[in-house]
Amino acid sequence: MGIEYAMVHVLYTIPPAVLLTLLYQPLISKLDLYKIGFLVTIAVLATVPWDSYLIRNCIWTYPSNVIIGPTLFDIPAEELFFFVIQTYTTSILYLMLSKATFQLPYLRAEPKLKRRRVSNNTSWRLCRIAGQLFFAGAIIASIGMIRDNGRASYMGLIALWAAPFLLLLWSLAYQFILGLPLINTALPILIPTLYLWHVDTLALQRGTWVIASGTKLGVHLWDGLEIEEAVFFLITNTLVVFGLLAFDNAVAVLESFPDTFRNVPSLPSPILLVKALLLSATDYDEKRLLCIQDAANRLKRKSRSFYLASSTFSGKLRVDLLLLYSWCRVADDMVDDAATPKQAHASIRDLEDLLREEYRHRYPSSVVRSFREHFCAPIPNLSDGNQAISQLPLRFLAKKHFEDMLLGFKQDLEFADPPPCEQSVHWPIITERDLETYARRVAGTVAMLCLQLVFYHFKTGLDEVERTEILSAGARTGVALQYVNIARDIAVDARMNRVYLPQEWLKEEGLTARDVLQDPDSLGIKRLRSRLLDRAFRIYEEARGAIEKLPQETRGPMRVAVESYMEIGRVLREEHYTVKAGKATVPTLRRIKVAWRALRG
Ligand SMILES: CC(C)=CCC/C(C)=C/CC/C(C)=C/CC/C(C)=C/[C@@H]1[C@@H](COP(=O)(O)OP(=O)(O)O)[C@]1(C)CC/C=C(\C)CC/C=C(\C)CCC=C(C)C
Repeated sequence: MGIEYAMVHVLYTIPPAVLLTLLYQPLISKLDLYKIGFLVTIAVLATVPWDSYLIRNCIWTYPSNVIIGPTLFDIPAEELFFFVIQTYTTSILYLMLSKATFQLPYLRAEPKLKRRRVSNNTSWRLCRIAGQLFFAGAIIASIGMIRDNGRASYMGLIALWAAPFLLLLWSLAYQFILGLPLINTALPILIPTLYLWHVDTLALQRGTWVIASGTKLGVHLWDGLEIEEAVFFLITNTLVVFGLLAFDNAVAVLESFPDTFRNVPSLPSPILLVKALLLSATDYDEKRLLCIQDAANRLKRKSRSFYLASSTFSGKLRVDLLLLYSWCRVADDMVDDAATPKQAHASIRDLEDLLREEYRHRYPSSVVRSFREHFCAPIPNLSDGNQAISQLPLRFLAKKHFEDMLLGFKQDLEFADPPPCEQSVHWPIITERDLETYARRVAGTVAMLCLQLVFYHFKTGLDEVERTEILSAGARTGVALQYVNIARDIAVDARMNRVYLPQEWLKEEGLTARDVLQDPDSLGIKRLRSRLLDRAFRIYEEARGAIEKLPQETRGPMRVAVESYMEIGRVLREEHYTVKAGKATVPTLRRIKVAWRALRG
C-alpha cells in the first residue's frame, strides 16, 4: 500500500480542477452541470471495461506500493478517480472557452439531394466523409495491430477502443467540430493534453504506473513520455471535447427549431438529445437559421455591452433576446439613417405595417409556420434584420410595446432639419416629463419586451400583480439606460440636429438648443449631463432590486445587461475616458470585471 498515485491527484489533477471551478463558478448553469455529469458517466462506463482488460492482461500495471488499495474490476480507485477528474477538468475548460461563443449560427442547413451543387455545405459533407473514412481506417488498422500481438498491441488497443466513439461523434457533430472557432474545439483538447503529458512523464519516470515492455512501440515523444501515453491523453481529451460538442450540437438543434421540437425541457433527456442529433441537416429550417445568424452578427458588430451580456444568457431566451435586439437595432437605424425625413416616415410606416401583419397572423398557431416562411422571405424595403420579428414568440409580447417604440422613433423625427431659429424652437423634448416619455417609449418598452421573454421562457410562480410590478421596474430601468445613452451621445446627437436635454433645463443654465448644437462640450452642458446622469442613477437604484424577483437563472445575466450599460454612465462621470467613434466606451477589462461582479450578485 502507498500514496504515490494519490499524490499525483493531490499535486497535479485536483488543483487545476479546483482553480477552474472557482473561475467558472459564477457562469455555471444547471445545463452545464448536467452536461458534465453526462460526460463523466459515459467516460467512466466506457473506460472501465477497457482499462480493466489492460490491467488484467498486464499491458499496464501498478506496483502495489504506490496505490492505497481499493479496486473495481482490478482498477485502482486512484485510476477511477483519474477518469472522473480528467473528464471534469477538460469539460470545465471547454465550457469556459465556449461561453462567449453563440453556437447556434454554426448549424448549417444542407441542400436536399436533388438540389445539391458544389457549395460550402457540399465541401463540408466531403470533410465529414473524409473524417469517417479516417476513423473507419483507424478501426481496421487497430484490429491488425492487436492480431499481431506484438509491440503495437497497446497502440492498437487504444485505437480500437477510441475510434468507434470518435467515428460516431464525428458523424453526428461534424458541423460543430469543423465549424466552431478553434478556441472552442482545439484549445480545450490541447491545453489539458500538454498538461497531462507533463504529469504522465513524471509518473512514468517515478514508476507510479508502468507499461509492459513487449506491447509498446518503444518510441518516446520526449524523454520519459511513451508515444502510447501521449496518444492516449490526446485521444481521451478529444473524446471528451467531441462529446461536449455533440451535446451542444444537440442542444443547438433543440433551441433552434421550436416548431420541430416543442416543449423541450431545460435538461433534455439523452433520447431527446439523440433525436436532435439525428435530425438531418437537410431538414433544418434554413430561414430561421439565417435570421439567427444575421441577428448574432448584428449584435457582435453593433453593441459591445449587449454582446457581452448576451453570452451570459443561455438557451432559447438568448436566441429570442438576440432576435429582439436585431429587430430594434434595424428599426432604429432605418429611422436614424434615412436620407430624408420623408424616407424616415416611410420606414416607420413599413415597420407599422409589418407589425400589424405579424400580429394579425400570429395567433392561430397552426398557421404560424407558413407565415414565418412568408415573412422571412425578403420584404420590399425591409432588410433581413426586420425578419427577426417573424421568429419571435409574438403571442407573449405585447404589441403595444412595439407600437410605443415606433412612437418614440417618430418623436426623433420631430427634431426639425435644418435647425430652427431660436424663437421657433419646437422640438419634442421641452420638459423633463417629455424626456421621460420619450425614454419610456424607446427603452422602457425594450425592457418590458425583454422581461416578457423571461416570463415566457421560465416558470416564475409570480402572480399578475408581481409581474406588473417587475415590468414597471424594468421600464424604469430602461429609462435610466436611455438617460445614460443620451448623456453619452450629446455631441453625436447634436451632429444630427437633435437635442434631448430638456429645454427647461437648458434655460436654467442660460442656454438654448442652438448652443448645444454649436458647442456640445461646453461647461454648462457638462453640468446638465451630470444632472441627467444623477437622474439615471437615482431611477436605477430604485428599480434594480426587482431583478432579484426574476427566475434565478436570469438574475445574473440581467444584472450584467443593465450594469454593463450603466457602467458607461460611471465612465462619463470620470475626468478622462476612452472615446470611440465619438462615443465614450468602457475599456474591455473593466467591462469584464463589471460582468463578473454582476454575475456574482
Ligand atoms: C442581452 C441582450 C442581447 C439584450 C438585448 C436587449 C435589447 C433587445 C436591446 C435593444 C436595443 C435597441 C437597439 C433598441 C432601440 C432603441 C434604443 C436605441 C434604445 C437604447 C439602447 C442603447 O443601445 P445602443 O447604445 O446600441 O444605441 P445607440 O448606439 O445609441 O443607437 C437603449 C439605451 C435601450 C436599452 C434598454 C434595455 C436593453 C432595457 C434594459 C432593461 C432590462 C433588460 C430590464 C431589467 C429588469 C428589471 C426587473 C429591472
